[in-house]
Amino acid sequence: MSAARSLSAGTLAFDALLDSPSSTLRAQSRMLALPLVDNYVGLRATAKLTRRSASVRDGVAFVEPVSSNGAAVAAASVAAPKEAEKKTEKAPPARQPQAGSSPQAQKDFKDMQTGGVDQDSTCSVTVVGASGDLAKKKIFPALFALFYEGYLPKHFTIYGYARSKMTNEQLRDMISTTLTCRIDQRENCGQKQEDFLKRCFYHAGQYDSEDSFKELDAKLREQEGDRTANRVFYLSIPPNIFVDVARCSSRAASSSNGYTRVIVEKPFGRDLQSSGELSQGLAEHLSEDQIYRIDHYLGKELVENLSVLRFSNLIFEPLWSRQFIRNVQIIFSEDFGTEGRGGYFDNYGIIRDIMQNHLLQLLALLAMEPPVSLAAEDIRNEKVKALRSMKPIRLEDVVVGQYKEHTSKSGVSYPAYTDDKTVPSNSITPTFSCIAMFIDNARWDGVPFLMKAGKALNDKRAEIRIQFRHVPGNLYKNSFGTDLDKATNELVMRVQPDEAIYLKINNKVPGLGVRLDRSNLNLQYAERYKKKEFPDSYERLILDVINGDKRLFIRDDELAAAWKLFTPLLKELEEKQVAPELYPYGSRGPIGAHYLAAKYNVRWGDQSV
Ligand SMILES: NC(=O)C1=CN([C@@H]2O[C@H](COP(=O)(O)OP(=O)(O)OC[C@H]3O[C@@H](n4cnc5c(N)ncnc54)[C@H](OP(=O)(O)O)[C@@H]3O)[C@@H](O)[C@H]2O)C=CC1
Ligand SMILES: O=C1O[C@H](COP(=O)(O)O)[C@@H](O)[C@H](O)[C@H]1O
Repeated sequence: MSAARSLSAGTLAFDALLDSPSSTLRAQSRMLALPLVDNYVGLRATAKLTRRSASVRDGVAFVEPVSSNGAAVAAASVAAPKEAEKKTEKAPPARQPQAGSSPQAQKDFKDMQTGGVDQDSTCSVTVVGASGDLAKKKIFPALFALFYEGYLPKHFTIYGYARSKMTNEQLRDMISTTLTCRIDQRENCGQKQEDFLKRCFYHAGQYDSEDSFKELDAKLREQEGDRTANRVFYLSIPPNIFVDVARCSSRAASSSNGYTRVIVEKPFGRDLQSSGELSQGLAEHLSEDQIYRIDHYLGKELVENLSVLRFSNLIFEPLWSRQFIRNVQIIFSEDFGTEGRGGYFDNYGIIRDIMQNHLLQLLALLAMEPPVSLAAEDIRNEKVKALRSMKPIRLEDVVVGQYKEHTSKSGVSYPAYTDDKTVPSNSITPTFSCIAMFIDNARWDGVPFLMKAGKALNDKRAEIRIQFRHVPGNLYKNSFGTDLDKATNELVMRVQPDEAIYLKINNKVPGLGVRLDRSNLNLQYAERYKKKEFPDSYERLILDVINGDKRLFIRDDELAAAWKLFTPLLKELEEKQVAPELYPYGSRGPIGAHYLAAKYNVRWGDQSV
């Protein structure tokens, strides 16, 4: 066999070795391959280039057209080229921080890679569903915080839009009750609030009326004058009216000379089919470029730090594989029930509400291969690959639970989920679930990824735990007693509350003799970054929309991959009417979670602290 033929026949093997998570294997294969290496690298590089310009989604190959600013124009544009051409947004010119903003804000500003809006253009954010809970609780306060920090462009306008009748003044009163100056020592906070509120307006209108949006358009134009007008519409409304609003806003209130971007809140459907229909409905009126599907967990400080930790420290990435990691746990818990949102929740349940989106996004970020760059499409390509490599979820790897009434020792009574008046008394919707998942690729083969999410549990937390394998031939094994599991390293990223990253290690207790102790190498954010306040995830994400940075938003194929993974399980649970295991309000959740973990030789990290 000629060298070229044997090389070509062996390409897969070389690929596997050179891509192997094992540094030893990689090093050995490099030595073996040395004489052939020039030839091989050439072949492999060609293959990579080809892979980069084409992608495979749901088994169909898409060639990614590249937009003028270098970003790939995603699937909707491919699917509907004529519509997409019309609606592909213009890239905004470069943007500066607002005059008078803090030096830190100015510095952070420079650090942002995605320049946005120039000082002569205007930017409006229309909050559709302004009378609702999310708008009051999160969106308006986030916009104020951005204004306070000087991140909003000089000429900006905020519009509230909903059916409720309200005057501008009433909207301002409503908003002002939720604005807070998060740091006591902040200067001019009151003045800043007044300045902010002056820029807030309200328009009452129907969600399916182009005329109402035309009226809004006229009002926006008054504010915009003859400047370049960039417009953001934040759809903070129930999903059944997303498409109506996309249609009316795009036909009657799109910017004629700047960008028009639309933020879409979850839930993006209930399953693969409904999510596909929703995506198709939106794609009739908007290009994929214009759609920002928000998952607020991606805007959390610790989640942003996950990639930094992994890719900018030498010590983690070499360990990031089945060779060293025994299991990964992604845990979400709340110490309150569905209070006030039972009507919504009963139609979705904890798997759709938290796991299919927030927790799966964390998993994808953690498990993805190193992206080619930090560009949005490069990161999202890797996330999609990780999601598409996941094994189907098996019912026997799933536990579901529902909270029941509980009276504490002091006599305080907590309701059952089904006590909520908006929830049917015979509901079997899970308020708790844990799932063992597996990724079928070279890096993660056989490593259990355990997800756990629940409401009305004993504490409120969101964290990622990475438990490492035992130290081979551990010289100190006799110091750990019989339970070697207790001596393994564990890396914990606590997303909330009290953001922290800590690594559990073994060390010697000071003194004579050798006694070992478990302790934490601990990065407590509050301690390390005393003077810093952490922006709410909505601040980061809204700013990204203004700047056109899609890194932290869900792409259409990513959404489809997530639903493809969960839909069969959700169908099976519903068809088989799987009854949830009841757990008392305020407890640690169903005991089944421990059996599931034990099946894979895993001990929940959050239960041992
Ligand atoms: N609240 C939260 O914590 C979170 C919410 N979300 C998502 O954000 C979006 C907004 O949430 P939230 O503010 O809680 O929602 P709301 O139920 O408060 O609805 C927002 C506004 O939409 C209008 N609206 C409500 N129901 C209907 C309806 N059936 N038909 C037409 N209009 C309606 C109402 O305004 P009006 O009557 O004045 O027109 C309401 O003020 C939803 O998609 C939700 O799933 C996501 C994460 C968390
Ligand atoms: O999306 C949702 O998230 C919240 C939890 O968000 P957090 O930022 O407070 O952790 C959850 O309560 C809600 O049910 C869900 O829809």
